[in-house]
Amino acid sequence: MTTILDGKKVAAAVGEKVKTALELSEKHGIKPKIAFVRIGDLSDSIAYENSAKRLFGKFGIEAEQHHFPADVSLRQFLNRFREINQDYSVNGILLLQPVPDHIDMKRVIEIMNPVKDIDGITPMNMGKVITGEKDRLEPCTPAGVIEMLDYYDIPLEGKKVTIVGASNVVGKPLSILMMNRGATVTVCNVHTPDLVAETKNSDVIVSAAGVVNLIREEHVKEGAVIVDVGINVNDDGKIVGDVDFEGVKDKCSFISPVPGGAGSVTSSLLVYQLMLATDFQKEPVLFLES
Ligand SMILES: NC(=O)C1=CN([C@@H]2O[C@H](COP(=O)(O)OP(=O)(O)OC[C@H]3O[C@@H](n4cnc5c(N)ncnc54)[C@H](OP(=O)(O)O)[C@@H]3O)[C@@H](O)[C@H]2O)C=CC1
Ligand SMILES: Nc1nc(=O)c2c([nH]1)NC[C@@H]1CN(c3ccc(C(=O)N[C@@H](CCC(=O)O)C(=O)O)cc3)C=[N+]21
Repeated sequence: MTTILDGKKVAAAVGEKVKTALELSEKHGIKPKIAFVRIGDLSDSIAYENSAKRLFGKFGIEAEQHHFPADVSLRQFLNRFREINQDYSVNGILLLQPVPDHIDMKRVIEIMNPVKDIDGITPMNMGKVITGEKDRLEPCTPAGVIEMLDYYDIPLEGKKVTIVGASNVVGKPLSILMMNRGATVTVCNVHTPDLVAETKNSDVIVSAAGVVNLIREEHVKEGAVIVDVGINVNDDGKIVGDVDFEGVKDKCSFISPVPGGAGSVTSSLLVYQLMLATDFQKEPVLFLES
């Protein structure tokens, strides 16, 4: 029997935590606010911004949107980004990635206040992910994968995990989060000579490569857990993941679909991380339980 990992259910559970946090913050007269910052018009970024904005709206949380043309000068952008950072009313910032090549992320990250960094991209938060410190903001997509595995009581300790994809946004931070849970982790990239050899003996496979049909029946061990993070558009114009869902689903014990899987959890965690960020900023008024 294969269990489908239902991202909507996991997102709803995160939503309950958000509601509790919102009630507590309201008691203290605190109204959190997020700022979306987007340069250019990449369809991936627009899709994420729109779905996340809708979700913030559902919780009655205020959202500001700052859009810049793809050819905005670095200096102009940094000046405005600095102002958004310093705006006392903004508790969390989501910078949609990737940014155009001429926007030097190093300079942007230098400006970003780590306690407003609700997608965990600053060195301070990344460092805390590595050392396992609790007072941190995590990248939402990898955190969502962990949230999903926890929701379904899927253990990581002692498991062999293969992550396909090694980006700063998904693969790399996820590998650390999983190592911190006692997993033995392999991270693959385009140079991996034999992907099947890596995935075939894995208890858990996470694919975050952005390649349609990358993970097929021959990649999967009987009874494996598969989390598909990929969001791609196939030849028929449909949204699909990296995994040949129909081809592998009977072989694994748990599998997340696309849509309705990992992607749904990402935006709900973004809202939760805004609550955490707001809480960190309002110390000593700690309104979230630890
Ligand atoms: N569910 C969600 O909430 C989110 C989903 N996504 C989706 O996840 C996917 C990955 O996103 P992102 O990490 O930003 O993408 P990137 O393009 O930044 O990274 C892709 C990674 O996959 C590796 N890769 C690509 N092709 C192969 C291959 N054939 N075999 C092995 N490794 C491969 C690349 O290797 P190399 O390093 O060598 O180039 C790279 O490390 C995309 O589909 C994206 O849309 C992204 C963010 C959030
Ligand atoms: N700093 C940054 N962090 C990101 O995490 C990030 C980013 N930039 N840039 C763009 C990519 C792409 N991405 C998506 C996530 C969810 C949906 C999505 O459609 N989510 C649906 C559900 C989809 C599903 O059901 O699988 C929802 O939230 O309702 C789309 C795209 C995040 N990204």
